[in-house]
Amino acid sequence: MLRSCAARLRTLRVLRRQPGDARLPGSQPGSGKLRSFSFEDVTEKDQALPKPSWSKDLRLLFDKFMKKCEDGSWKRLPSYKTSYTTSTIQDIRAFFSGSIPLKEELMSQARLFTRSFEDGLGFEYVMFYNDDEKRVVCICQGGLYLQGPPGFLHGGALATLIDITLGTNAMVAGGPVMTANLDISFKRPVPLCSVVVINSQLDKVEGRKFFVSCNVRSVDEQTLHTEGTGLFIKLEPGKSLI
Ligand SMILES: CCCCCCCC(=O)SCCNC(=O)CCNC(=O)[C@H](O)C(C)(C)COP(=O)(O)OP(=O)(O)OC[C@H]1O[C@@H](n2cnc3c(N)ncnc32)[C@H](O)[C@@H]1OP(=O)(O)O
Repeated sequence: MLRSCAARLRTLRVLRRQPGDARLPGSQPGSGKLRSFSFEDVTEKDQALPKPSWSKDLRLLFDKFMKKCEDGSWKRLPSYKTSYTTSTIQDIRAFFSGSIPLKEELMSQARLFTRSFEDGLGFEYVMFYNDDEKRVVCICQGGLYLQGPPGFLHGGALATLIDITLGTNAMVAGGPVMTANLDISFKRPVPLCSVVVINSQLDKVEGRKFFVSCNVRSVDEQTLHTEGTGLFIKLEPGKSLI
């Protein structure tokens, strides 16, 4: 969870960078409550860019959304496997009020699980964000190691993709959040290695509660695979999680 949080926070910082700002994520000076996180030394490869393991459908969709990014209405969200220095982990520890259950030596080995597979075998995905419409779209391809029923994507793998998409939507709107509730209706199974589009929408914000919904459709939009809603709670700095 921690690495997921940190990765998303880095994504968030990229979103807040101004056009032309060439600094690395997290290195910008200025105000903002996420300033305490330091990612200056992160030099990881952005995983949300085309790879040889991507199918033609994923590549075409990526190009389509990159085109939408040209006028600034949509933004591509970078994504990393994450590796942290001790100082970065200490930053995170401070934010989470000492409630991280892992020792530092184990923390340094932990990885964001959606980015832990070999290219093409697990989760391949890219998210795009539209601030005006409060939408996050995730284009994704579930690889061979994500099988549930023979030839189909595991429901838990799809739930994971939904969780990170809805969570990202809540987070770009409100800052660090955690999933409190997910409600998913599986309507049609997703063929393994096929590409689907998760279209999410921030529906409502009530105090620290962010309500987000989504549907999951095939590339040609003809098949509605899944519908889901999620409740994400914005974390209170200093409030212990455990
Ligand atoms: C930083 C980026 C992360 C992005 C997404 C991460 C994806 C993940 O995998 S997260 C991991 C899975 N999720 C978890 O492990 C979360 C476990 N739960 C928790 O830690 C806590 O319950 C947490 C953080 C969600 C909320 O705790 P806390 O900040 O103390 O909130 P709390 O004061 O209890 O509740 C705040 C409000 O939310 C409501 N609420 C909290 N949980 C729920 C719930 N499950 N269902 C409905 N409402 C809820 C409360 O009723 C309260 O409402 P109101 O303000 O109207 O009275």
